[in-house]
Amino acid sequence: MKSCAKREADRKTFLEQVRESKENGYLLSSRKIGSGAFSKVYLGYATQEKLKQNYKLASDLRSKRHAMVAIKIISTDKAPLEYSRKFLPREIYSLNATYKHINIQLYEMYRNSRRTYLVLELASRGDLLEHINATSDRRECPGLEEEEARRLFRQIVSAVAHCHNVGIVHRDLKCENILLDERGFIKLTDFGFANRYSLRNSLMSTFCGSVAYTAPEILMSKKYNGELADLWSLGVILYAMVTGKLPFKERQPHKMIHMIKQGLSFRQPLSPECQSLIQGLLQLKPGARLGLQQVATHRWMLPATSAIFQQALNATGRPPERSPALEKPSAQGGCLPCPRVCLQRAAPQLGGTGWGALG
Ligand SMILES: Nc1ncnc2c1ncn2[C@@H]1O[C@H](COP(=O)(O)OP(=O)(O)OP(=O)(O)O)[C@@H](O)[C@H]1O
Repeated sequence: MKSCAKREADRKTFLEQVRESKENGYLLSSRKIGSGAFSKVYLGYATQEKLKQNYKLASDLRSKRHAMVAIKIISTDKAPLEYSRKFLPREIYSLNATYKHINIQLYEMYRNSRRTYLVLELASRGDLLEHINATSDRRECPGLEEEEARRLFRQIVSAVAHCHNVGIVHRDLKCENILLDERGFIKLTDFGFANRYSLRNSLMSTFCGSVAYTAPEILMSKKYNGELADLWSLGVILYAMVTGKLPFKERQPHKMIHMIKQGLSFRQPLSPECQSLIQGLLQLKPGARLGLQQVATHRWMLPATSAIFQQALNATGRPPERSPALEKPSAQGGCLPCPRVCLQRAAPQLGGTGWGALG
């Protein structure tokens, strides 16, 4: 239970944030939509005056037909200096450098000595983790149907490929950092650990990310290639999407490595293609992982219907007749009755926050 004094201090802080946002043209609502290690994310609204001044914001919100934004408030006075000096600028750089259709847009930023405010595009359908858990509950079966997972995973792969193409490795890919917009399209966010690299094969040494999604070479404190580490995280995300669980779940890195070495197991029916793609990504040796190009053209990534459709079209010159199998192409061989265990938010970074790591 929060003490009275703490509640009062929180209320005062919030009122300050409301005032500071208003001065900058935004109405901050009390609806908290997320929080991170040093940040809180609130629903906000752009004022009419702001819309008149900021063309980028106005044109984007006009196309969305609303005035809502996500305001991420980072308490820079409470965060370690390294966070404000290194990770926050990286996040801002990466948000600006990546393409708006696949990543969350940064509309504007304002700050003072205590706080930095990032005005972000609102992903109104929450994050992938919430989506997986809500869908699992609705289906009474953990995970998404493979067809839906494929649709989302294709977008995730294309967003990561875009980042890699512009020389940015994300390094903290996890279900919580994949948001869904109002049309159900994915948007990558949380580029706090993202890094620029100029040499494609150069190695990094910073520990980044959340243990459950972190590549084994990073857990083993080896120098690593950021692109190959992102591929591992993609394997974990795909596993989480189709099974509703994490493939390896331990808080301690050394225990995680032990589990990883024991090998992956699938505890529910999945198509062989899906298993093969996950196995191809979750390879202990970084160089043995499928590359993004191979992932994008992997047979699981091809929609079952269009592949069959195309085959039939090639053979007969006319489309195939519709069959129940084509109507519902999920390769997931039905659901077993299962306990309702939710996928949980990833364990915190190594050493509490991970900020103290190397360059
Ligand atoms: N643009 C947005 N639209 C909707 N929700 C958002 C948005 N940005 C962040 N969130 C929500 O807020 C949560 C925390 O945001 P974010 O991951 O950016 O914070 P963080 O401080 O970098 O987190 P962490 O400490 O996990 O690295 C997200 O998991 C998401 O649920």
